[in-house]
Amino acid sequence: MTRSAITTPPPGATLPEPLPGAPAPGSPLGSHYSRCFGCGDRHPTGLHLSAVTPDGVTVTAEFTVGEAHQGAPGLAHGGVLAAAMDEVIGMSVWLFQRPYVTGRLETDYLAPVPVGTTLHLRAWCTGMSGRKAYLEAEGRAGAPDGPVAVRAAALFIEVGMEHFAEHGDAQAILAEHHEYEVNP
Ligand SMILES: CCCCCCCCCCCCCCCC(=O)SCCNC(=O)CCNC(=O)[C@H](O)C(C)(C)COP(=O)(O)OP(=O)(O)OC[C@H]1O[C@@H](n2cnc3c(N)ncnc32)[C@H](O)[C@@H]1OP(=O)(O)O
Repeated sequence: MTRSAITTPPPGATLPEPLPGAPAPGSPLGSHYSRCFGCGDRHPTGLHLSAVTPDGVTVTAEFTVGEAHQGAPGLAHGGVLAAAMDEVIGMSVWLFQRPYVTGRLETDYLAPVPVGTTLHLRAWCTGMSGRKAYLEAEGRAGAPDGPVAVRAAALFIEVGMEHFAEHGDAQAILAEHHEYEVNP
């Protein structure tokens, strides 16, 4: 991955450990919002990612490129692939049980991805420092050990739940996240 200095952990960054209450290995993580383009099951043309964690700190998911995801005829749109990277990284940082948002996302496209291809996605954290989490992801075509078609590196920034309440739809959060106090 040709990541920049911005997405490279600084000296002293720490690696996350599985938190108490982390999902059991192999259990589905679920969607954070039913209408999310990345993981929502109520999104008509979304990516419908369903993720699992093998170890409490990394995440794997599958995404099958559909008709709605084309850029060139028959090929996945690069922005859609970037969205898949963003989502799987977002799912992995969700394991830390604090809300984060994408600050920066860098993507390398290594091979075209035809419609009908299943991308096997994996995301992992390379370091944490204060409010910043440094993460990477890859998408392999056809199988978990298939050729890497897309790679990403990202900087995610921790925010409070009020971030979503102030800038987004607080009622929608309350409807799906009874565990959160959105206006603490
Ligand atoms: C029902 C719903 C429930 C919701 C439950 C939770 C949902 C869980 C999500 C799951 C997965 C979602 C899907 C994937 C995740 C998205 O796609 S999130 C959507 C896309 N991202 C956004 O909308 C973020 C927009 N940006 C912002 O809101 C603000 O810029 C930020 C990122 C919160 C930072 O603002 P801030 O809090 O005022 O902090 P600020 O002091 O500016 O920055 C903090 C530090 O980060 C650095 N930084 C910030 N941005 C950058 C950048 N772009 N480049 C480099 N450095 C940066 C700053 O330089 C600063 O560094 P230090 O000075 O501390 O060294």
